Amino acid sequence: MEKQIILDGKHVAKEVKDSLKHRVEALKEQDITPCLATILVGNDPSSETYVKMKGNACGRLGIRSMQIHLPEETTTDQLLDQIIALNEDESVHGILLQHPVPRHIDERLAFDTISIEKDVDGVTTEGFGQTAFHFGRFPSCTPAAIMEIINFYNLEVEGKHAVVIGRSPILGKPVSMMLLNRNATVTVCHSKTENLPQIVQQADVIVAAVGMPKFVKGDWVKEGAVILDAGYNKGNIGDVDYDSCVTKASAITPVPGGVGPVTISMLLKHTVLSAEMKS
Ligand SMILES: Nc1nc2c(c(=O)[nH]1)N[C@@H](CN(C=O)c1ccc(C(=O)N[C@@H](CCC(=O)O)C(=O)O)cc1)CN2
Repeated sequence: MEKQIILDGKHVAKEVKDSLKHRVEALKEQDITPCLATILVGNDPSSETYVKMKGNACGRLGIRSMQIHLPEETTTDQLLDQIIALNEDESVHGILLQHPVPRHIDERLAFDTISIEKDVDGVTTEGFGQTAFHFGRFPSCTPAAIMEIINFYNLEVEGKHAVVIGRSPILGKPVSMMLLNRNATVTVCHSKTENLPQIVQQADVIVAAVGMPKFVKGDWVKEGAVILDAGYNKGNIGDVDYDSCVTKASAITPVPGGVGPVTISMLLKHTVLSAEMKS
């Protein structure tokens, strides 16, 4: 195998954030402060951490963050009212509803209530459709992060067999569409897939988005494959068994320090773009 690359998400995220600095300044010269509103429902500790990380990242770049924390017992209607108020608030350029919401809430309806112009997190059905048809402005942030890493490191995807493990609406499905739009041959695997290890063994590019710690094992991986681990399991453990996979891969994202930091930088990038589109 030629030289192996550990794909450094912190470095990619820094490059993205650095490229946004002058754009935020230019907006401020026009008296526009980009603003991201985040909504967190309930008290899931990991979600609290992620929302805090997003708020801090906004602050460091001069983006205003409006953090709304609703109680666990919030109803779907109450959440929709909050989203509608943010849709109507001219000072807000992006709205992020942290996933997952408590089980009694209709999350899909809540996501789809976010106006398309402010869907900087790429969670609406319309946003997904735009991504699938390759003209969306704001693809879902983790898939956007994966593509950013692929672009940054010039990893080849055209004509390659990409195996995506997971089919969630904000990760597996959109990243599959984005890889397809880059002319990869895409196989989407999920919990009912038979012979999963044999399918993964055929992959030139593996995207792990299954939500199970250390799910992908080294003996499933073809020599020289590119591995992008989008897992964010408790204890900062990815979906890939890094130690057994690193010896096989030509390029691999670690967890922490891989896809996660780039995800947040993509959210900032989309928020700045949304503000620019209104200026
Ligand atoms: N509405 C959304 N909800 C969720 C999304 C999303 O994109 N939109 N993604 C995930 C979690 N997530 C952001 O919300 C997220 C998870 C992890 C990281 C990250 O940078 N992790 C670090 C390690 C964490 C740490 O330092 O404490 C890393 O991998 O290096 C960013 C974003 C679920 N919900």
